[in-house]
Amino acid sequence: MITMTDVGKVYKSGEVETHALKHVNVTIEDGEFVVILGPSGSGKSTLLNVISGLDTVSSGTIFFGSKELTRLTMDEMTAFRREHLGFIFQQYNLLQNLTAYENVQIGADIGRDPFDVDELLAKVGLNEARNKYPHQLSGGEQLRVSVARSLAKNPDIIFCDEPTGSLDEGNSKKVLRLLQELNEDFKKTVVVITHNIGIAEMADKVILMNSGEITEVRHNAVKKDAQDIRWG
Ligand SMILES: Nc1ncnc2c1ncn2[C@@H]1O[C@H](COP(=O)(O)OP(=O)(O)OP(=O)(O)O)[C@@H](O)[C@H]1O
Repeated sequence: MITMTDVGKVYKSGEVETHALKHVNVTIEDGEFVVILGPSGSGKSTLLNVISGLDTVSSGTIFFGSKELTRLTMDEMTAFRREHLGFIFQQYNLLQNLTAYENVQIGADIGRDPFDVDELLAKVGLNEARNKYPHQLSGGEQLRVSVARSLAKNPDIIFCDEPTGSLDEGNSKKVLRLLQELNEDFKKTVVVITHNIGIAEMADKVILMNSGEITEVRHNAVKKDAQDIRWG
């Protein structure tokens, strides 16, 4: 479980102070599917960055179980991130001189108990494309390689910042379906940041943000399948 207590984040650039997070109190339970929704500039990426230790808090505490992340050194945080956290970003950052298979293998190599690469490629529908290089793949296929690479090390928590960004509805729903399977079949905690209100219908918990504050936390009594959510 992740527990954030009274977390604040202030960015200072010259004379200007931006209060990107203000008094944030929230918990994310193990195995939960969480969607963070909010307008541009409301603090969603900042929240993800401080939970995952990519950035530091200005005040407050963050715990992962009984471990206080806000007390770890940079090296300790890097080790923690490598072992427990997976990220899916809009930029695919694939290595251009490696095949789809080899890109995913790199992800598996850093895990203690990694997934089988062949199984993962089959799951994301990339069996046929396994020996292709990134420039030979469509945008949707590249995203699926990057998703498979993030998952290969078998992280406890998967963070996704606009995972479906530039994809069409069909490919987006494939990626969302995969996240749903990881959540349901492998009991992974999934945290998704998005502007797409439809994705909130898949969540256990929806966190709404505005101007650096959590304005509402909503629980869905019924979760929808990725295929059935409203789109756009
Ligand atoms: N490195 C930084 N330095 C200064 N200000 C920053 C920095 N990063 C973010 N901010 C500011 O903090 C606030 C929250 O930004 P954040 O990126 O968390 O919003 P967001 O909800 O993720 O937006 P979007 O949906 O557009 O990605 C914004 O006002 C932004 O300008």
